[in-house]
Amino acid sequence: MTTTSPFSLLVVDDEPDLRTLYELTLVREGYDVETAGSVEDALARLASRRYSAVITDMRLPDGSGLDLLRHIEQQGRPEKAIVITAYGSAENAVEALKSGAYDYLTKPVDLRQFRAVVGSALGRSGQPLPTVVPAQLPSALAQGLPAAPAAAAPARSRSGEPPAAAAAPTPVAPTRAALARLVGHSGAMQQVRALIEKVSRSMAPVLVQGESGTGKELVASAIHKVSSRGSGPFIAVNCGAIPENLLEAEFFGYRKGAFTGAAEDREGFFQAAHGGTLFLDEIGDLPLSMQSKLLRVIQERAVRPVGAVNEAQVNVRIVSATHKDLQAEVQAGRFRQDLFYRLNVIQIRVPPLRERLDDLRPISAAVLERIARDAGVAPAPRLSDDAFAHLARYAFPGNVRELENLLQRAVAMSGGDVIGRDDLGLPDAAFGDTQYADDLAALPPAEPRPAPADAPLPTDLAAYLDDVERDILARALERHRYNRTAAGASLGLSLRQMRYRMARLGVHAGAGSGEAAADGDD
Ligand SMILES: Nc1ncnc2c1ncn2[C@@H]1O[C@H](COP(=O)(O)OP(=O)(O)OP(=O)(O)O)[C@@H](O)[C@H]1O
Repeated sequence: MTTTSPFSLLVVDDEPDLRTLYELTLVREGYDVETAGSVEDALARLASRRYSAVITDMRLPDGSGLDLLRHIEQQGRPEKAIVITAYGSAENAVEALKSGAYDYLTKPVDLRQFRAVVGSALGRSGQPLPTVVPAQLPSALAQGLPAAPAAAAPARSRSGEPPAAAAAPTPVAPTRAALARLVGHSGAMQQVRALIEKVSRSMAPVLVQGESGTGKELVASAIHKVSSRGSGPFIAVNCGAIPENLLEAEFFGYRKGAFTGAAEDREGFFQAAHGGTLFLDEIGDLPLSMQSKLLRVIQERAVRPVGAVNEAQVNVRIVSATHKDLQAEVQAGRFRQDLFYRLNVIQIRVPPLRERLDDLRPISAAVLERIARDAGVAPAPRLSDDAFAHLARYAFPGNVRELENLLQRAVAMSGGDVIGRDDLGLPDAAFGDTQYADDLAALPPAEPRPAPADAPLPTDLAAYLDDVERDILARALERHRYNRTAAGASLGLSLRQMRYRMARLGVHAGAGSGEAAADGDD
């Protein structure tokens, strides 16, 4: 056997013909290959040297491929393991992934897939797909539908991530940094981080469960960054936000002329995520018709764009997330059992913030640091003891996202270095078991507003009020020639408060206003 390849593989199968087929296929790819016909034989070879990867049949005469997997795991060996299972035995595949396999293949083995999976395990993504930047679907344009998620998906990341572009993979981010973004040292968060590190070594699908705003997307993005595909694309898709009639074209792409308005070939989410990770958020919202198509792609690892004749192989790791109880959805007949089984190989539960109050202080501190940094202010404000105690009593139905919004507003209200209890703006009605509605009714009436009684009510009050505030700040700035100190003073705000509010609402000090000079008291 030559030793010119940087990759050495051990193939374990008791059928001599198959062994030879795998060996020849891999040698042709330029790998060094050794073979074994039994568990005992394989263990003897493993005892004498290291390999880049082990490819093993599940059923062996003196045991199972799982025995080899467990050996590799227990000894902390570096080999990636790929398991070949009988067709249709999803249980075996799931078992293999849970035992630490990098990936699995089903018999009869498709050799293209075989080469792709081995290449992926070794960090070589195989044949690159032709890269076409996802764009808005013509049908969506024609119907005046919201921007197609293919374009919106990477940009929708709310975790402060730079948008993941399919055409320009992001550089490898340090593993520690990805995990450190998940602030918190509660037992639950430590467990989440440990699980992320563990699952990042395999291709196993992960289902992230948790209430809205708990950090599921942050977890998915950390899984991606920590894994060997971290330098590939991370494509986040909100399954609930895509109109049903566009799902197939969005997920799998389409060919020119496939439907009215399809003026050119477009790739879908799967092609865009090739070599990286596809994050399927709100997977529980996917209609049943699309669930079966998704299952097929996951099993076949190939997609056929709408209007195309041939399928294209894709190498994509799936991480999905839901705030729903998917098991209950399965029981109610709204979610396919087989898809659930495929997606739920490894589950990571992100608990609600109220169940890990130990994390409240460090997350608040991290959020305040970020707010101050964005506003160009130092030092970052901190919570008074009283304010923190008040916050700790709150239930945070919107979890970390709500905490972020609350602190943004509190900083803008306080304007000083210390955020007091009143700056939090949490009405007493928001606490305890009291009937929220009754308590609100008991509050003194708000000051009359000059809005006409028949004016339509806003559907998003927070966004509406932000718009009002943005408009007032912009007008005050204009009136005071973009001097923030003067504009702020005219509204009863300190310069610091003004800066926070402007940063939060994205209001700029005006082109060429020479803002630093204008606010000499900064
Ligand atoms: N542990 C944490 N440390 C720091 N920031 C966090 C943490 N968890 C969540 N966040 C922040 O909270 C916000 C919401 O997180 P994320 O979008 O990941 O939640 P989600 O569970 O995916 O929400 P949804 O269910 O609504 O999609 C983001 O800005 C994220 O950066």
